Amino acid sequence: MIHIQSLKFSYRQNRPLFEDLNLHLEAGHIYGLLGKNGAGKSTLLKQIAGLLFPDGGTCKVLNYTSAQRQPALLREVFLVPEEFFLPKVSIHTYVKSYAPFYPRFDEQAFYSYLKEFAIPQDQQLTNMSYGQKKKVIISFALATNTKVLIMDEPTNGLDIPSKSQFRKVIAAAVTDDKCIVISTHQVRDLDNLIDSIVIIDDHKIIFNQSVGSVTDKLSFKLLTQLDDRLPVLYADSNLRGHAVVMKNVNMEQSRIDMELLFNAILSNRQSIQELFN
Ligand SMILES: Nc1ncnc2c1ncn2[C@@H]1O[C@H](COP(=O)(O)OP(=O)(O)OP(=O)(O)O)[C@@H](O)[C@H]1O
Repeated sequence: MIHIQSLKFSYRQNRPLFEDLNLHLEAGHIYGLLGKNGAGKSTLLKQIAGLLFPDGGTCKVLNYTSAQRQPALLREVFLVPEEFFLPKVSIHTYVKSYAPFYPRFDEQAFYSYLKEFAIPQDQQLTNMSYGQKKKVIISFALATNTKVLIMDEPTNGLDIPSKSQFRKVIAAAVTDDKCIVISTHQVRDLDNLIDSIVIIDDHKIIFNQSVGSVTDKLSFKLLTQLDDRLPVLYADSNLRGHAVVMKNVNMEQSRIDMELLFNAILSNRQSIQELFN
């Protein structure tokens, strides 16, 4: 659904952000895009949405070159940006103005998402709090029914109950013909939601695996003592003990800890990548 090949991009001369970046994302999945500050997550999402153009290589979405911004593609892609502007209009006027760009927009679903998020429907958008505005955009994004839905830090600014509502509505929205990509630093907000993990670092994608394949190859444990005989790839030690990522030699089932996985890959990239090759 999204095929990025040998992507090169820089904002400034001689300061490449992406070099030979490759990424293939399929329909029917919810991808979590993780990376350090400044790794290029927002930039990559904007390349997919056709808001930034490659310096080299290709970025194809639904077989369209995203930089060409063809209407047939733009009506199938929705990006919820990290920072956004909403006009000084009512929710109703906003929907009447922007929904026509999306042929499968479901107005009934939009108002039911707002209800789920407890958003008052008769306010001017500019009079809402940041979190309320974010919920309006997320509701709108889901109601567009685009095949590609991209969200940049969607849970920033959401209160605690809204985060679980967010997980609920996104999980219900994914269908076999949709691809959802969510970037975040709040990995716990994506717990039980994403089914694949993509990590960007050092100008390229260094990891792209399903949660199932991660838990097949790796096990996540809390140990009271570290033991040299164990196939530990990364350990995070604190007062409670040692949270470790190990080779899953005994085919044990464990629950993925995305924060631990992320730190493990950044600090022991080669050994972990070899396990998945
Ligand atoms: N419009 C711009 N002009 C110049 N440089 C930019 C611009 N936007 C981003 N950058 C730079 O590109 C790099 C990647 O930025 P980007 O926002 O894509 O990273 P990110 O992974 O989303 O970061 P964060 O996790 O902090 O949101 C950063 O070094 C940033 O300073």
